[in-house]
Amino acid sequence: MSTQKHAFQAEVAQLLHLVTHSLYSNPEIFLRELISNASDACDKLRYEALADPALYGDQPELEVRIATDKAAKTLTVTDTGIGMSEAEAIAHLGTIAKSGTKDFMSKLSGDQKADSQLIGQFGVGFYSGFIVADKIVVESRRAGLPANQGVRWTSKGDGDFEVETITREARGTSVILHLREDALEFADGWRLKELIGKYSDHISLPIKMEGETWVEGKEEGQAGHMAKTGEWETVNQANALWTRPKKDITDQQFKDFYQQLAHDWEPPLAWSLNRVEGNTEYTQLLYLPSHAPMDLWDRDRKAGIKLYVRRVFIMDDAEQLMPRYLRFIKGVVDSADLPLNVSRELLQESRDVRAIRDGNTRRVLSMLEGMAKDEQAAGGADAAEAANAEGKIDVGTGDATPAPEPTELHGDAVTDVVDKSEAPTAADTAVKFAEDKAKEPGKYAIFWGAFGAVLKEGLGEDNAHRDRIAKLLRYASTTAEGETVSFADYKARMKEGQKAIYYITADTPAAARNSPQLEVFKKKGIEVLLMTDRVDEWALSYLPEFEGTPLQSVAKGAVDLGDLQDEAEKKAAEAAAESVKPLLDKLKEALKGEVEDVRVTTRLVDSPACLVVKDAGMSMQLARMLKQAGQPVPETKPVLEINAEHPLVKKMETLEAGTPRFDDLAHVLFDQALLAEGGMPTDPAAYVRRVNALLV
Ligand SMILES: Nc1ncnc2c1ncn2[C@@H]1O[C@H](COP(=O)(O)OP(=O)(O)OP(=O)(O)O)[C@@H](O)[C@H]1O
Repeated sequence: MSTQKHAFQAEVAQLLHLVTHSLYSNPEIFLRELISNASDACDKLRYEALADPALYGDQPELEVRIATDKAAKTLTVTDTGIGMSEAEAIAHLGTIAKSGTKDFMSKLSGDQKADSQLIGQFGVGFYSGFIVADKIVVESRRAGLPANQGVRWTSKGDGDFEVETITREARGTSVILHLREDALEFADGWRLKELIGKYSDHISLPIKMEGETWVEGKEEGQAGHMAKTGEWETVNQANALWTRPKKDITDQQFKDFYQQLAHDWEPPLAWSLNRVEGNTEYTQLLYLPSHAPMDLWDRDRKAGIKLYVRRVFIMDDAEQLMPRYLRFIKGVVDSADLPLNVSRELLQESRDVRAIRDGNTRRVLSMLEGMAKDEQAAGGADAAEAANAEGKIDVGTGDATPAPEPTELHGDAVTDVVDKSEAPTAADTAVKFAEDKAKEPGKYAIFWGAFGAVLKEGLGEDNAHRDRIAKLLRYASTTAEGETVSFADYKARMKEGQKAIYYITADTPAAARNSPQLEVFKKKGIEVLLMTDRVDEWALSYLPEFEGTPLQSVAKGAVDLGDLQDEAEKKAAEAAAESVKPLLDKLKEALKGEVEDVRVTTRLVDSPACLVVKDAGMSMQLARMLKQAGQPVPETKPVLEINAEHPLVKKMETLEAGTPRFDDLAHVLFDQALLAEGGMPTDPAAYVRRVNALLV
């Protein structure tokens, strides 16, 4: 029998090194990972066997067995799942298929604590076995292959692994860990049972261990010891978490399930478990993570929803079940109506799937509304929306501190929730939080910091829920630190006579705050929302108004402060505009080809000029961004607005058009306005030359 040696893919070798060096402070997670793989393997078999029942052969049982041998210092996790062929073992246990591995590696800082969290997020899976083992042997046979086509995979976790063909009667996989000297605790049955209870109670498969009893020492002086009874006992609850009555699930169990589902070391921020009845019946268990994953911005990132049909796992990443702008949500949907052989194509067309997706969307928005309302209440402000008790939602909350002893989650007031409404109504805006933990301030802020920019995409993607999404948005503003201002807050403190919600988009918070376009707003004490996410401008193009008040970019179109200006100011502005008219013509001539128009403005106080775009135009910031991304951008020219009161403008009025000095000043004025707005002069060298000519 020949043994072949294979080298690990470079990333695996690197990951292995990291795993063993960063995760040893939390070695026990390996068991969770191996059981999770075993459970996935059984799920896969169950799914494939829907089409080909013969795959079960003479072993219909799907289960996981955990055995230890203290003398041999081994721990073996065996499943009766799909198994692996030789080629699969080489591919799956020698390479990392996930995209983004390199990216992940580059994010590691060398700081052990931070790195171990990152690794946890990434999901080390199988390789975590090497935290406790100095050698791992995997024996496997794929369902449907004959016994003599089994495979043995062996590695010491250094640069390579060996593979040989074996005969294996049983379908499925055994992972045999040769425990390190410092990890022998994992050969202890009681310790393992404790860990299974902690991490894998909710796994829907039976996890079995050999029974043990105390045996008296046979010889004198020999203490009693544990001996195997030879019978296999199920040591976990072995029913899927979401199928249990909610009152029987502890906070801790909800969190543990999340951590396994999401491969996240941090507990979730909130969750919601509901059984939905009506035309479409399903159970949804949705989690809001407390931090953003690394690949949140990856366009190909999969949705985090696992689809089950009547407890049978169907597929991961069922993107049809959650809109893209809620892609950060993790969870499980278990449908009672979909056919077991549902394909991705079928999902796209299914009416039931659309109903589930809508139900999920509304549930998530309700969770967020509940958190936002709670935050507001904690801050002393009026609660945003009156809660409506119909169609209650339970939202449990996680916290970053070590979890307290498991407690009854929702008391006896709430049994399983039944949402009979399918229409998006306000009925489900009522959120009942789990005990007082949810009253901690800061949860919505944590959510917003991690996922706010993604939620904003919903303005463009989800017509039906646009108004609800708009209420959840938060921005920095000229009068508040941090991203805490909602449109409703803004409206509540609008000035008398103010007719619009003003905002500015810029590349950075500093550029937004210091933009010349804000000068008159600052002078008059008018609040302006500062928007610095890439998605802001695109998203806001779908939100022309908020509850009847138009949204107005301060960098688009002419400012019309309307009633915010008094008569004297209006008169002065008109007079200035009149007197500066000849200069406008001279500037238009000098900057022909660069500007669309030159006009006088009242928006400036300290700066001589600024650039704006026409009302319906794309902002210069967005145009720059699209250009950088290699997308075609229509050539639009900005409007140069000048401040008639500024000394530089007054000086230019006295210069003759067409002279080199006037020409230099005109271009410098334009280029400086461009710089202030975050752009770059098209000809930086010419700009420098002109400034120097003016300086001497
Ligand atoms: N018990 C098993 N039975 C069958 N295949 C397995 C088993 N354990 C691992 N594998 C295969 O090896 C692959 C790699 O496993 P690993 O745990 O490293 O990552 P993963 O399970 O794909 O990802 P993650 O752990 O992040 O969910 C799996 O995708 C699967 O194909």
